[in-house]
Amino acid sequence: MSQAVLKLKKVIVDFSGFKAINQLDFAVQPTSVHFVIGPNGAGKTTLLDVVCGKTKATTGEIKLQERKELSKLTEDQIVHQGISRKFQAPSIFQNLTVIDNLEISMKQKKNLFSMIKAKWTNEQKKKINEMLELVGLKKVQHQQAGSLAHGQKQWLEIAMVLMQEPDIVLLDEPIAGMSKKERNKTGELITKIAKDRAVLIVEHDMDFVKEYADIVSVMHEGQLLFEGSMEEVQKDPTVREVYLGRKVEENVVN
Ligand SMILES: Nc1ncnc2c1ncn2[C@@H]1O[C@H](COP(=O)(O)OP(=O)(O)OP(=O)(O)O)[C@@H](O)[C@H]1O
Repeated sequence: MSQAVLKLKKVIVDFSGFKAINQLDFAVQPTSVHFVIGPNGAGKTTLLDVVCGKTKATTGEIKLQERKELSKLTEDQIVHQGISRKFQAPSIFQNLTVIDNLEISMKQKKNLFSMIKAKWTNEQKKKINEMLELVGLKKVQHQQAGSLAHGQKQWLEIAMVLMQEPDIVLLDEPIAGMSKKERNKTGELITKIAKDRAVLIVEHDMDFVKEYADIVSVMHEGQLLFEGSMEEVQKDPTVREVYLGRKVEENVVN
């Protein structure tokens, strides 16, 4: 296996005595579609929070490509190190066009005003164009972001995250509220994105996980219960035990 792009060592996140993440060792391989699943309250969101710096680790080590200890950095500094997160709720600029949204997400640009006023080099224009093609929003590039369909808003936001040129993209339930067609498109997009970088995804929809996962980590009580292919996950007796009787994700054992 190649060297991990992200490594957590003995990470604890303690909320006033309750360990949402408990001595977690966890690694993400480059160019992989890596899903994190687990019952409600398992610590999945807290894992993403601690990786992107939204929540600070109480103890432990978080390293990007063996070089940088991330646990002491701010959220902005972590983005600059190469980890970008798309939250479940869209945070696009509704009143700006699709292309304006991408322009202001371009790496290294500072404030909103200078970004809108900026003259883009041919290389930057090419990058924006490629991004529009990748996420399938070329035809609506001049449309106001607020007028897009739900799926298109999510893809725009994924594109905005990619404009930061991250080594790892963190996605929080990316297909929530999507139609079947939009879900398929999102799955294909994730597969394409993972050709150049790792994509770490918290997801409850087991059919989606089954279809697109390279690797699946099962979390339980702040720890890693099992890791492997979705097939291995479904066969594992400890995973079956944890999920048994839990309604939301009961299809993991089917
Ligand atoms: N800021 C906080 N303060 C106290 N407890 C918290 C905080 N954030 C999360 N928790 C607790 O930590 C545990 C893990 O929460 P987390 O949101 O990471 O779980 P999850 O696996 O993402 O669950 P779900 O699938 O329901 O979203 C839960 O018991 C939650 O109540």
